[in-house]
Amino acid sequence: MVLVIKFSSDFLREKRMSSVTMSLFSGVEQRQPGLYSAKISVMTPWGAPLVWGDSESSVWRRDKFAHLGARTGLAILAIGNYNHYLQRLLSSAELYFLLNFYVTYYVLTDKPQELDRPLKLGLNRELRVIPVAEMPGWDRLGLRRMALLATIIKEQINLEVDYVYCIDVDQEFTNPVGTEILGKLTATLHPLFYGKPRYVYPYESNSDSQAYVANGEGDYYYSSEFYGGLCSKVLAMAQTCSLLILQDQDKGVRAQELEESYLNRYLIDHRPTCVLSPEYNWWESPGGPKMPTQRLRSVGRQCFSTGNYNGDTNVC
Ligand SMILES: CC(=O)N[C@H]1[C@@H](OP(=O)(O)OP(=O)(O)OC[C@H]2O[C@@H](n3ccc(=O)[nH]c3=O)[C@H](O)[C@@H]2O)O[C@H](CO)[C@H](O)[C@@H]1O
Ligand SMILES: [Mn+2]
Repeated sequence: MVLVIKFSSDFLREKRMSSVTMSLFSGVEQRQPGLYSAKISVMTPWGAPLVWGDSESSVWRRDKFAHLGARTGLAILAIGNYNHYLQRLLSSAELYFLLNFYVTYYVLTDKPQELDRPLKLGLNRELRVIPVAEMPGWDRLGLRRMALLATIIKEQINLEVDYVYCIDVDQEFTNPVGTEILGKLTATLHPLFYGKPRYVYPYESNSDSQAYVANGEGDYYYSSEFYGGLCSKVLAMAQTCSLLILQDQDKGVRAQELEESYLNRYLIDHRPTCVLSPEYNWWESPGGPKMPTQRLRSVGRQCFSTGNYNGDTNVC
């Protein structure tokens, strides 16, 4: 079902956004989640919220956003046989993602005719299928997604919603994800490097690459599976990262972790205003942390880490 939503005027939108983006967090707060005895930080060193969905500050942030009616887009790339992941992601989002808010799913796919029959979506939720001419392969698309994202935000998403989040299609929501994730620029901590010393982060080490990170730079290592924010901020990030990727390609250089390397470089230069804990990007793996609540599970990385993946995504 496709719903058509009437949006408020630009004036109201501007007005609303200025209140949405005010600082919603004050004071350093620590909490003690049920499973842990150690205290967990809920603020980054630069004062941005570090989000645990059940923390008091998240409850407070959700209350603050409750009446603002933010509209959010979820940008999903589903090329080649990765389109088989789509239904699982969308049905889990209908159960858990920003319930009672306006949500538009933007599915960029090379095979619009071959997608599963559209789900019956909840009230105020829409699906837009956008045909794109792209070749499959995570290594190839890891260098293309930022450019595709920039184009679609500029041409369409920016006109229709306030916030946009880019999500890997090989994931599923497993618990509620609400407006606590909203921020001007939101990034998610990579679970395998959470709580680890900086020197183990896989920042780009080739100084010829535009993604290069020198010793001593960087706060956290972020995941490329879920990030977002205000359309204007995500557009600026996607444009910058796609330019850095093109500059590297021109020199025949390729950062080791593809999109994730450029994302991390950008987020060192432009610190996120909202940092999601690994509750929002997790999978079970020998080296992974135990999360008190898991909200967004990476089916693909899970499959890879358990050794089931041998190049065939259909097994995941
Ligand atoms: C399956 C796989 O090897 N994953 C590797 C990839 O995980 P990633 O999670 O970074 O890659 P991924 O395979 O999930 O691809 C990223 C996203 O691109 C889209 N997409 C990708 C390929 C494709 O043919 N069609 C398509 O639509 C899709 O939305 C997917 O979720 O990189 C990581 C390092 O950064 C690790 O090395 C992971 O093991
Ligand atoms: Mn993935």
